Amino acid sequence: MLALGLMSGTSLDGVDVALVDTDGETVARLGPAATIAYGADQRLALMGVLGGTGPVAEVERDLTLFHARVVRDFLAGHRIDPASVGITGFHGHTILHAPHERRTWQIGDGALLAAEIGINVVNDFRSADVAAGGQGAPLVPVYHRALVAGLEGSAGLETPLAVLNLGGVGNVTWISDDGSLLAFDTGPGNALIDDWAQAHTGRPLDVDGQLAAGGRVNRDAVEAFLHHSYFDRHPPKSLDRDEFHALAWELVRGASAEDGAATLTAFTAASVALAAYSFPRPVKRWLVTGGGRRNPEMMKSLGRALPAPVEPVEAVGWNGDALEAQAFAFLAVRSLAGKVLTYPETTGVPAAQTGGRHHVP
Ligand SMILES: Nc1ncnc2c1ncn2[C@@H]1O[C@H](COP(=O)(O)OP(=O)(O)OP(=O)(O)O)[C@@H](O)[C@H]1O
Ligand SMILES: CC(=O)N[C@H]1[C@@H]2OC[C@@H](O2)[C@@H](O)[C@@H]1O[C@H](C)C(=O)O
Repeated sequence: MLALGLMSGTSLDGVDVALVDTDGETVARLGPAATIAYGADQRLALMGVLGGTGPVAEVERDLTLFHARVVRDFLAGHRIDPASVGITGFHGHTILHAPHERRTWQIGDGALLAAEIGINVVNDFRSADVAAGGQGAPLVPVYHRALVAGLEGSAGLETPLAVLNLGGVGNVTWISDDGSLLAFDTGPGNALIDDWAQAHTGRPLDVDGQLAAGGRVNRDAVEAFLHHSYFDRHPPKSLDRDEFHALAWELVRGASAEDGAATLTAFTAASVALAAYSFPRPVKRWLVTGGGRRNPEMMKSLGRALPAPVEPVEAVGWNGDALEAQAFAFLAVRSLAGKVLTYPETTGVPAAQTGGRHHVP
């Protein structure tokens, strides 16, 4: 089935869209993909409802209509007939994630999107898992496993390996030889660096790690950062975007823009290194996806912190900008078929669980 995936990630940079041909088990073919950036106003509007307060309904409607425009433009641009697309996986935008209170909230109106684009939609991928006692995240591991097993007709990759996603938050999937998984959020991804860069340079990211490259890492601050209680918890575990902000700002207070960026980058790498201690067996390689792989200082910092080779996912032919959108296309097909989305080893849910809500136009 041809499936479209849509992801609005925690870094608030825009909407990722991707087309995948899949039966929900293996990937037959990967189609085109794109990222449509949010304007500054959209970003501010989304930030204004993080936590689940403010004009949520209005922002949800705007977000949904924006996704509808993204889909229409994407399909038209690639001359794809909407009638040939079987399903759209619509993640929406996480505005609140508190699984310990059995709450997770992704805004995005599935019925409205289906009506606007004339294609069946699956959304609300996380609620069923959280209601059943899981973390509701990460969800992408089953897709990572399908990719590691290989595109249809190609050989798989040598395991165990780790796929590390560095978006707003960091999350890792450990995949063993027999396809078993362990997945969890590692700690911060780029969100701390983004917010620091915004405050110090007026740009919402440390472009190519330029700030961090000119700074010095405060090792005592890194040590102190790792005392956050999140790192004592055993996986599976998951994070809200701003979990580390209070502690991180305390630790870099007074630092220069450069030293702060270098130290925040080191926080991310050090928390990934700590994550590796939870793996059942050491990995042969690390494949890095998400925007963090574009930051050379981050990749260097990871290379120093980890004992196995660290490479962007492009090293094995994947597209690190499209991977999450592809995953929600894959998950939508799985949801339609009532297949498992989450396991005790990926979200801590007591038993393997399907999920998603279906909408017809
Ligand atoms: N050239 C670059 N230099 C430095 N950082 C970059 C660069 N390109 C992207 N990034 C970082 O990547 C982030 C976007 O990553 P990505 O699109 O993977 O996040 P996301 O999908 O929104 O988040 P999540 O996976 O947490 O939901 C940006 O906010 C920025 O921090
Ligand atoms: C609640 C939520 O939206 N979590 C996101 C976030 O961004 C990265 C990390 O934290 C991951 O747990 C998850 O996204 C990916 C797509 C996932 O579920 O696999």
